[in-house]
Amino acid sequence: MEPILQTSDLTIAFGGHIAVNKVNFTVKENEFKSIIGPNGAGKTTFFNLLSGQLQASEGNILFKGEDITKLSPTMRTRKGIGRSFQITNVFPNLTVLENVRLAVQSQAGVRYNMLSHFLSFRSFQDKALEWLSMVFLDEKANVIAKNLAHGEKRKLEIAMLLALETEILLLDEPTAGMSIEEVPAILEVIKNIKKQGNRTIVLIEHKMDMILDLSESITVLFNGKLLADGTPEEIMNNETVQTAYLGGLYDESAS
Ligand SMILES: Nc1ncnc2c1ncn2[C@@H]1O[C@H](COP(=O)(O)OP(=O)(O)OP(=O)(O)O)[C@@H](O)[C@H]1O
Repeated sequence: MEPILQTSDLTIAFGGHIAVNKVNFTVKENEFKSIIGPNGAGKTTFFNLLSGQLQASEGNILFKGEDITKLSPTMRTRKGIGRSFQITNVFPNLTVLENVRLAVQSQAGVRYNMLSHFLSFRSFQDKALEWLSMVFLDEKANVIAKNLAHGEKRKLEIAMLLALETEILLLDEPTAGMSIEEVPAILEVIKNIKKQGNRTIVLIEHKMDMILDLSESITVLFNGKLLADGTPEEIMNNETVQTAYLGGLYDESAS
């Protein structure tokens, strides 16, 4: 089966520093794949290249066989690549439900309009509630967004990302900045999305227990290069990975 997303020799240099270096990466449709690597390995830069926030110096990106290397971030989202925490725009003074409803309307290509038909408004609202229940935030639907706890805001951002209905979800450290108590709730949300079985998910995370719990495959980046790619078991038993990353250099403080 052809991969849904594929990079060939993907490279970006900042001045003399090559942050992503000839990376050949593939992910299959509906696969759950994680990207790991020590701080500064190039993970976020790699996501920025996939989502179009950064333009590659060399190499290319294929989405369903189509070369998207030169497309803008908006065009990539329209094609089906959704990136967490960069495309979302939470309005702090609107309710949780209103925020997700706006994302649903934006996906449907409809701007907010006082005259919009009541029935379509209702259907947007219902769809928004569905996304909220998928992230277990339906009980907070009427809370003003700025009053949510940090972990709940992350759930709201994920609901807004889901509302864009992209086939691929790029999740960049969804647990970053969370308290230990908030992490299991986000893990449940991601498991719930995975359970639906209709999205390809690529996750950057430092928390190895979470990676091992969720991933079908893992890509390891190190110094901008792809060090290894395989099943969680293969990665855990890979000597190069152990030496370079899991053994000594892994930043335990981030886990
Ligand atoms: N806009 C930029 N200009 C210059 N250097 C950059 C830029 N963005 C990233 N870098 C450098 O590229 C390298 C990779 O950074 P990146 O943030 O992608 O790593 P990461 O694997 O996501 O790290 P972390 O786990 O800490 O988030 C780092 O050395 C970083 O300093």
